[in-house]
Amino acid sequence: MADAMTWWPSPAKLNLFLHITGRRDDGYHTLQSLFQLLNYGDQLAFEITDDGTITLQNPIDGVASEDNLIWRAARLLQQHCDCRHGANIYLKKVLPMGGGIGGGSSNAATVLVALNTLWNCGLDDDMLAALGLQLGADVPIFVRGHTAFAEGVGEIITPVELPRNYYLVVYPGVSIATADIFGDPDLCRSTAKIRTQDYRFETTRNDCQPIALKRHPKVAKILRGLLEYAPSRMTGTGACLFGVFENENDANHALKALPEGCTGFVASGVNRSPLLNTRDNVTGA
Ligand SMILES: C[C@](O)(CO)[C@H](O)COP(=O)(O)OP(=O)(O)OC[C@H]1O[C@@H](n2ccc(N)nc2=O)[C@H](O)[C@@H]1O
Ligand SMILES: Nc1ncnc2c1ncn2[C@@H]1O[C@H](COP(=O)(O)OP(=O)(O)OP(=O)(O)O)[C@@H](O)[C@H]1O
Repeated sequence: MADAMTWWPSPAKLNLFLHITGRRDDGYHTLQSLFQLLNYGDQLAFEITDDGTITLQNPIDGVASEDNLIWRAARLLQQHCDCRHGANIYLKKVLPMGGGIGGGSSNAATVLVALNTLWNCGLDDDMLAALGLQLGADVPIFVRGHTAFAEGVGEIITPVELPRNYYLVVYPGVSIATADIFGDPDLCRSTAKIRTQDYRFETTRNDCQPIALKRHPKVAKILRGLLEYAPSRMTGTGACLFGVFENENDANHALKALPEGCTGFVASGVNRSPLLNTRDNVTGA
C-alpha cells in the first residue's frame, strides 16, 4: 500500500463506572455508564476500489472475515447506501480483544466514519450512529466521538467534558465473554439511577466487577495490586483493569511495577476522539 495513505485512529474506551439498572423484555440489560475515550488504540487504512469487493488485508486470528466487525461495518454501509465502491482495509491492531476496552466496536465505528467520507455516502452522524447500533451497543459512542454518559443499552448518549487524567490500563491475560457476565445469576441488576451531574468515581462502581473477580481470582489479585497505586477498577465486562492518575509519570511508574503475565499501557483521557480530528483533516473541515 502507498505510504501516503491515511491511518484512521480507532481509540479504546474505558467505562469509568458501569451500573446495571434493569433488564429489558428482550433480555438485554439497561445500564448507566461513563465512557472515557483514550488517545490510544488501533489504526485502519483504506484503499478504495471500483469493483465493490471488501477485503480485510490483516485478518485477525480466530475471527472469520465475515464475522469481523470491520468487514461487517463496511458491508452494512455499502448495502445501506447502495454504494458501488469497495475497499482494501488495512489494520494495525494493538488493543487486546475481549478486554472491555471496546476494540471491536471502535474498529466498526472507524470504518463507518472513514468509508462514509471516502465513499462520499453523505450520511450524517445520527444515521451513522443508528447503523452502528446494529453492529453493537458501544459503536454509536465511538461514531459520535465524544467522552459521554450513556444510558439505555448504550444508545442514549450525553457528551461530557472531563478534566484530563492519565490511565494505566492493564490486560490480565484473561478474556471474558460479555454474555457470560450478563448471564450470571449473581449479577446485580437493580442499581438505582444516578443523576449524571452527581457522578463521582468514588461513589460509583462497576456492577460487572464482582462477577468477573469471582470467576477469575487472577484478575482480583491484579486489582488489589493496582489499588496500592491509584483508585482503580474494571472496565466494561472485563477483564481489563485501570488505575486513574493525575500525573503521567506516576502512571508510568505503576506500569513498570506490573506483575509478570500482565501487559498494560498508559494513555491520556480525551474528550474528543482522534477519529474526528482525522476526519476533519481529510475533509478539510
Ligand atoms: C457492557 C458494555 O461492555 C459496556 O461497554 C457493552 O455495552 C457491551 O456491549 P457489546 O460488547 O457490544 O455486547 P454484545 O456483544 O452486544 O452482547 C453480548 C451479550 O451480552 C448480553 N448483553 C449485552 C449488553 C447489554 N446491555 N445487556 C446484555 O444482556 C447479551 O446477552 C448479548 O447477547
Ligand atoms: N475488529 C475486531 N476487533 C476485535 N474483536 C473483534 C473484531 N471483530 C470481531 N471481533 C470479535 O468481538 C469480540 C469482542 O471484541 P472487543 O475487542 O470488542 O471486546 P471488548 O473489548 O470486550 O469490547 P466491549 O467493551 O465492547 O465488550 C472478540 O473476541 C472477537 O471475537
